[in-house]
Amino acid sequence: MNADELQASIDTVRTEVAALHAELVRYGLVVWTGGNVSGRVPGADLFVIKPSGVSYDDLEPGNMILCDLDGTVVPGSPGSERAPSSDTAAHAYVYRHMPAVGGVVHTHSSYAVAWAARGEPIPCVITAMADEFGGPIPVGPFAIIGDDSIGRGIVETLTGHRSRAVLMQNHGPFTIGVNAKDAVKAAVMVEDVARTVHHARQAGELIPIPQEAIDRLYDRYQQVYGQRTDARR
Ligand SMILES: O=C(CO)[C@@H](O)[C@@H](O)COP(=O)(O)O
Repeated sequence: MNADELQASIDTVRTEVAALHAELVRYGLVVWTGGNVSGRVPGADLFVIKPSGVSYDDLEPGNMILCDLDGTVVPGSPGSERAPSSDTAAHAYVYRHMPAVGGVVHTHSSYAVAWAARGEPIPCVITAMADEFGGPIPVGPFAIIGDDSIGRGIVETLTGHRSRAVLMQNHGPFTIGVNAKDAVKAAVMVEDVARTVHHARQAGELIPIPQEAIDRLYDRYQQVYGQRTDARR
């Protein structure tokens, strides 16, 4: 990739990541400046993430932060005068250790955080979970922001796991995807199923879905649902 192609790729990811932050607001997954979205720059050891503590109303491609895979802001890049998201180290750790991941999202969506506060995995009792997550949504370890511990917890929990979402204990959901949009979808869907299963359990006993059925539902959804051009195909 030459310099012009790299710049075009960076600009495309900046535009996508900036626009995807609006989806977190649209689906009610964040309040104030909580949460964040990042996207890997294809073909480069770079990713784009939101600036820390900046209102969602003010996010735009030009103030997204371009970082290397160590989480270091690329000097002189547009937006580099601002501090990157406080979760940049976690996102960077995921990109370094999960090469197939193209996007990472974190939210504080209420129902998912409530399951995280109990340190309780969300059981796979609805077909929407089997479709999207291929089974239960796991819990990751309690980890305090500030070093690689959150990223390490995400990677250790999701590596080899079908789920694209992990509930970091006492904190909230982190999701991954083949690209940033795929990770945002997982963030939307984890809150949706967290809410549904919460209400179902309040009303009575949950009925587990047999593993064979979960496998069939997951395979169908991943291979058949949607269009052949979908990013996860
Ligand atoms: O959960 C946390 C901090 O613990 C952050 O994800 C959230 O508050 C958003 O922070 P940023 O604005 O991305 O720095």
